[in-house]
Amino acid sequence: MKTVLVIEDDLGIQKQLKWSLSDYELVFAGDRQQAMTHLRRYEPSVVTLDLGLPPDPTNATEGLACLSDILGTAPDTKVIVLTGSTDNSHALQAIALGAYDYYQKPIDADVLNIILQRAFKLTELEKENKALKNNSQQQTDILGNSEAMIKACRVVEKIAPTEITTLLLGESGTGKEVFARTIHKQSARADKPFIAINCASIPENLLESELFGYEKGAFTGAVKTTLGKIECANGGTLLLDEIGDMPLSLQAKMLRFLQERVIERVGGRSEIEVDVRVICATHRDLQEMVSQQTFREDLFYQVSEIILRIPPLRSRGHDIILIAKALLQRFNEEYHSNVQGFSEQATKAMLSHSWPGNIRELQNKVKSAVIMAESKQIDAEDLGLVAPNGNIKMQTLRQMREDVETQAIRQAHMMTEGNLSKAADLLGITRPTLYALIEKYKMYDLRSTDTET
Ligand SMILES: Nc1ncnc2c1ncn2[C@@H]1O[C@H](COP(=O)(O)OP(=O)(O)OP(=O)(O)O)[C@@H](O)[C@H]1O
Repeated sequence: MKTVLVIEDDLGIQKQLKWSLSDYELVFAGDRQQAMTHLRRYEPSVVTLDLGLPPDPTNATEGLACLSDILGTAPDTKVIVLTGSTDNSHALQAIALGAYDYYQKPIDADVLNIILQRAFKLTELEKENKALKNNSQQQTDILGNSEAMIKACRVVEKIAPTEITTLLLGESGTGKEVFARTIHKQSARADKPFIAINCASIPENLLESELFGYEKGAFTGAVKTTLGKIECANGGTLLLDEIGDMPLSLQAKMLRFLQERVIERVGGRSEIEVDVRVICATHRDLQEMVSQQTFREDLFYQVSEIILRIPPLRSRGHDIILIAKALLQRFNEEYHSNVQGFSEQATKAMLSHSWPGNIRELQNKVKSAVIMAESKQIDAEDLGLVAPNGNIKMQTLRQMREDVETQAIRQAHMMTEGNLSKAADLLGITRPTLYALIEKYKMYDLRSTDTET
């Protein structure tokens, strides 16, 4: 049985929770000190925390301090904050400090159980992720669970095992190289080289020899035969980054390589066969370049057997915060600092910023904030951002919960071939609760296809 630490001083609510969360082993703590003792002893992955703790249960100070202590000791713990109906600002403060979610009393057993299940599921996924990360030398993780990213990752899963030439389109800093590495890692070529070359950063007159290699004596300074990037990638994957910046003069030679998978080194006379999977990336509008005749049309079709559009960071919703937290952890380790989270203002500011430099910009901002931070929390100012007015975060959280619930219901409905009793079982809720959720989210199509009725 999974253990949940319940930090709650009200005996009545303790009892109610015991009854509602009967699938879990509950360990109760009535104050901060006891909570920390139990945290160390039971190491629970999930904790519920009432913010109004003694000595002053009418105030959230002790609850928030308890939250900071928990996350300082065991940062991966999923803390679900239980709040009264009037203290939303405290709930938001708790989320900004690193709480996983919040739940407004009065207690509805089914809803609370779903939140707990999701928290445990996330812990499992994080553990798996950590194990995978430890096994791989390169950081190829694509962080994010927004709809846009889930869609993009599904495409990656489908194309990775094939040999199809893929064109990755996306603004600068969106993670095109990360996606290319992931495609390589998920392919049969994973244990062969992954070679990336940035066509924009190499002077035009050197790009040909960089790509195709050269024979000894091919030009002044060519003192020995040297392999190009294409040959170095033999057996593996080649990323032609910024393909839109490839000079027209080289595009014909590139087309021949892509069509026939043979190359000729500069100054060489023989054809060399190469077995390379090619991925291209660019932030440019290649179709527009084709119409302006700065990019060959035949090359465009050759490199774009499949086009994967990588969404800009601003359209990834809460992924911004997820990635920011992962970066914070990374920079904390790198700079031996102990910054614990982002303030509510910082979170709001990040969610409303347009991120023209995408993840690279986020990386730079979090890095400098970690280095410069004077308190345990990063504020909007530390990030060089301005916090907007209004309550963007609240709305988005609610929207997130709605999205997750509707997705889970649809998935269960599909897996049980429309049998709502079985779907309810799968979701760990009762059939009436499932009906109520279907009603709430107006998913009437599911009700009409119930195979039991
Ligand atoms: N989903 C993600 N989660 C975490 N980090 C990411 C993610 N995507 C990208 N990054 C990080 O963001 C930085 C920029 O990514 P990358 O170089 O792949 O972008 P790019 O689109 O190829 O940029 P450019 O067009 O400027 O070459 C890298 O340090 C990368 O590790």
